[in-house]
This record gives sequence, structure tokens and C-alpha cells, in this order.
Amino acid sequence: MSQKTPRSFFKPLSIGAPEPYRELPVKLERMIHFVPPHLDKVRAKVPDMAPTVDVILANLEDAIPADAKDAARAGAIEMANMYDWQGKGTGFWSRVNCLNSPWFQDDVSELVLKAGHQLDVIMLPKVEGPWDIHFADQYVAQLEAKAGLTRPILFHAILETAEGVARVEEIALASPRMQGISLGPADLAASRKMKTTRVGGGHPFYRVIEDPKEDGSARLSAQQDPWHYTIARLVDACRMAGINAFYGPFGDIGDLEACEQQFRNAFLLGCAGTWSLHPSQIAVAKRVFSPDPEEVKFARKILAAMPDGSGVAMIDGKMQDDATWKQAKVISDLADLVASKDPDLAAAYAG
Ligand SMILES: CC(C)(COP(=O)(O)OP(=O)(O)OC[C@H]1O[C@@H](n2cnc3c(N)ncnc32)[C@H](O)[C@@H]1OP(=O)(O)O)[C@@H](O)C(=O)NCCC(=O)NCCSC(=O)C[C@](C)(O)C(=O)O
Ligand SMILES: [Mg+2]
Repeated sequence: MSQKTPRSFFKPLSIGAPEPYRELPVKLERMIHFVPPHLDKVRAKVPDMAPTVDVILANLEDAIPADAKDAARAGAIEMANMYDWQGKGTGFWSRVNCLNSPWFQDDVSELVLKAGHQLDVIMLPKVEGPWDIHFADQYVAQLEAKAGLTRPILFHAILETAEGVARVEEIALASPRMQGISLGPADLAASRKMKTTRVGGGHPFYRVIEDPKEDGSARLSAQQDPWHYTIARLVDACRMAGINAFYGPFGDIGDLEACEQQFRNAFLLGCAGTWSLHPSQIAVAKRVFSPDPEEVKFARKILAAMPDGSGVAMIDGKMQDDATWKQAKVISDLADLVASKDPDLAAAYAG
């Protein structure tokens, strides 16, 4: 596979386009809250919602009816100007329609030309390989130059095709614009021909069962996680590329307990955040993707016991070394970010 040279990898893809980032900006992205921009009533809530979430995403793709695509795009551009996103620190993203759709070109060109000064991330659906990223990369660079933008707009891909999973490492490495990748369980299930209509979470048919018993009594079985492999593969690809992995949607809006369990599985496996589709899921995402205060205190004990991050120490009977120091650093740095946005958690971490 032909690769760009290290130096040309970071070259702007259009004369006049902003320099690509060599290091991604450090942002709190515990939840990416989806908003249907064509619904006036929901769009009107954005200025009040923005301070309460880490990211607001104007969705133009699935869940937006075909006859509302123009209204959604106009609504997204209106959202860009409803709040001081760059000044107040809440991320402003938009999910555009897929690259082969009749709407992609207008979505991207209008967003960059009319809202690019406020837009942080363009979310690209149904990505199948690095070629999708390369195409969008140069197209956005041309538009950034035309709009006179001074800050590059980043990309976030959705992992929701079997081909995308087979190439997830190449997608993660395809451009300096890559900020992260989310799992898209609905389209991915369809693409893989999985036999489920659920959007994330477990399935009662996906289990393991113990051996038959001599007395013929009932055999214990346990439900397994059908997304374990994909999330772990996604995390490895993203962390290799220095970007973040995210869990995507949890569709059973009424079941917050199962939503929390799915978010928790993703958090523990290394995901940095999740999507929230409904206001009720925001608090769940915040609870799960903010490090637990006890974990933070223990992590800071490790950092204090090994100031230069090397050697070995015993803390509460557990061996700590260079590796656990790095794990503690991840948790402590995340806690600092959360504390800067959440005063109540700041107090809990300092307690
Ligand atoms: C599920 C729906 C229809 C239930 O909407 P509802 O109005 O029926 O819900 P509700 O409980 O009655 O709403 C209560 C209040 O919350 C408001 N509200 C409701 N939703 C939101 C929201 N998101 N943001 C802000 N406010 C919201 C709603 O307007 C109402 O306000 P009110 O009390 O003043 O009347 C609604 O929540 C919604 O449209 N959510 C977004 C769904 C979406 O974006 N789906 C696409 C992402 S998932 C996907 O694409 C898959 C993937 C990755 O591609 C792949 O796996 O393949
Ligand atoms: Mg999808």
C-alpha cells in the first residue's frame, strides 16, 4: 500500500488551507449529543443545552427524512451561529450524509463555507476505507482555503460497514484530520448480516452455556457482549493512530440501565466517550465517562509514589510499576479535564 512520506503527510492539501494539526487539541468528549437540526423546537434548545454537554452534533444523515435534508442543513448552519462554540468550549460537530449520497457535496460545502469558523468536526458515515478519508480531506481543504479558515476542521469516522472494520487501521491513519472513530452498531449489524434489529447492547440469544450435568438439571448460561471484538479492534486502531475511539448510539431510549451497561463496557475497553441520542442519556454518559472519584484518588497515589514514573511501589497491597503509572496518568489527566467543566466532580476528585 503506497504511503505518503512523513513530511508530505502534514502538508495542507490546498494552497491557502490551514496547516494540519501535528498534535490533536485536547478536548473533553464524554458525550456527543445528537440534535435533529430541522426540528425548530429541538434546535431552539441548543443554547441552553450547549453548556451542559461536551459536544453538540447537528445530524444531517440517518434519522433525517429525505425531504428534510435541506432544512436540516440550514438548521445546522443556524446552530453554528446560535452559540459561541469556540469561545465557550463546547464542541460543535455535524454528521454529513454519506459520500455517495446526493447531499454530501452541499452538506460539506455549505457547512465549511457558512459555518466553518465554528465547526470543529465533520462526522463521516459509512466509511469503507482510507480512500473515503482522502477524498473528503482534499475537498475540505479546498473549501477551507476558499472560506479563509485558519484552523483545520477535523474528521470523525463511523465504523459501520464490514469493509470498514476490515480496514479500520488504515482509516485511523488516513489523514492528520482524523480525530476519532465511533462504532455504528445498526448499519454494521446490517452489513455483517447479524440477526438483530437492536442498536447496541446485548442480545438474549448471544450466550455461552456450561456442560451437561449428570443429573440432567438445568445448565447455567451467561449472556455475552456481541460488540466486544469490534470495540476492542476499534480501540487498538485508534490508539495506534493517536486518536480516540467512541461508542456510538444506544437505541433503546427507555432502558437507561442497559444503556449504562453498554457505555460502561465501552469505557472500560478504552473508549473516550459515547453518543447521546436523547437528553436522558446525557447524565448516563457523564457518569460513565468521567473517571470514578475513588479511581482518581488511587491513581494520584500511584503518581505521588513514583514521581518520575519509573520503578516499583506497593499501594494498598497492589504492585505498581512504570505501566500502572501510565494507566494512572490517563485517569488523572482525564479527571483534570472533567474538573475544568464539572465543579461537582472537581470537588469529588479533590476530596
Ligand atoms: C429518539 C427521539 C426521536 C425521541 O424524541 P421524542 O421527542 O419522542 O422524545 P421525548 O422523550 O418525548 O422528548 C422529551 C423532550 O426532549 C426533547 N428531545 C428529544 N430528543 C432530543 C435531543 N436529541 N436533543 C434535545 N432535545 C431532545 C423533546 O423535544 C422533548 O422536549 P419537550 O419536553 O420540550 O417537549 C429523539 O430523541 C431523537 O430524534 N434523537 C436523535 C436520534 C438520532 O439522531 N438518531 C441517529 C443517530 S443513531 C444512528 O444513526 C445509527 C448509526 C450510528 O448510524 C448506526 O449504528 O448505523
Ligand atoms: Mg448508520
